[in-house]
Amino acid sequence: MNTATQVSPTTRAAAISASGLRKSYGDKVVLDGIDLRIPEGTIFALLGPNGAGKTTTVEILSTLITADSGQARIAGHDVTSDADSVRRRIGVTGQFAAVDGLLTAEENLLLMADLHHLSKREGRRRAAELLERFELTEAARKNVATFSGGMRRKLDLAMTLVGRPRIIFLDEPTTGLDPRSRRVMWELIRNLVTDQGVTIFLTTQYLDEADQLADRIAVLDHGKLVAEGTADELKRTIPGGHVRLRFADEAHLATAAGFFGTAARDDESLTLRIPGDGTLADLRAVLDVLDSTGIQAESLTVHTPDLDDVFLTLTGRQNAPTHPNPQKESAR
Ligand SMILES: Nc1ncnc2c1ncn2[C@@H]1O[C@H](COP(=O)(O)OP(=O)(O)OP(=O)(O)O)[C@@H](O)[C@H]1O
Repeated sequence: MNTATQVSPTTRAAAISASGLRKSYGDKVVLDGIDLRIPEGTIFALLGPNGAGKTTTVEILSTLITADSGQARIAGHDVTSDADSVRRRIGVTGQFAAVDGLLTAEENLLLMADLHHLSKREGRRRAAELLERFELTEAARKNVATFSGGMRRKLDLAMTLVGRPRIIFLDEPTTGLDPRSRRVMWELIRNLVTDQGVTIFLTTQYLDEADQLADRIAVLDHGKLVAEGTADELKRTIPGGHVRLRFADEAHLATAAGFFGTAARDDESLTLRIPGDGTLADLRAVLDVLDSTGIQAESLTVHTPDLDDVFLTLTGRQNAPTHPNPQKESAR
């Protein structure tokens, strides 16, 4: 049963909360007052350019380092004063797979089961179950050194799940994977939330990853959260939306241009670009003008800003490639 979809996210208890988190290294302020509230059973994506402080945030929330000031709670437990309780409830999958290349997939999982004090029998059962769920059964007895990047990432996530964490931190889980392997990872991540109601805190440089997976997205830049919301909310906060009308000939284009005062006209493509916010009301207003004036348009397309536009506007920087370099797939 999927309890996650039965309660509205806003009324669910917070799995992760933070207020006023600050961290500096020497003179360099890395986090400059971070506030977060992430409801149970949701996926949260922290998006930001290189060096924005994403990993530092994960390190503080997962008790690896301490903040200089501010507070954070994981499942109600303070990350500083109650770090052991926090560690028992979380799983962390890092940017670089923590698997041991000299062991087989099964041995890696059994090692993890030992670390979690599972009995031999329970450990073997859990390893078999995870290998099957992650479609690694056939490769279970092979050395991980022979695995592709996608298989290593899957195994890394499987190892995190041995301890049945309720809250999972995924630091750039698909960096370096080819598009197909990324989709497989996305599906596995989604299933964790829908089937088991776990909470996922994800960092990523890939806007499409945040768009695909996250219930809510926050954009981190220079140690501050510069925006937070659903993908759609973020897209609506910035300009760039428009309706594009294409006409059969210049005469129609010229007539229409007279009625849409703010539109940008392109004689070559016979189009008018009418700025707006991409909402239904916006579209209706354009259709009303066409109806009332009797102007015929050949085609109409609605453009809403994508997360790339949001990222660029908020951080003033072009994002890292939206699609990772497939050549890294075979990186060991
Ligand atoms: N142990 C440390 N000592 C000194 N500076 C550090 C340390 N850890 C991180 N930093 C600095 O803090 C800043 C933020 O680093 P962080 O790794 O959190 O960024 P990030 O957003 O995860 O970036 P990336 O996407 O490149 O992983 C960087 O300028 C980094 O050089």
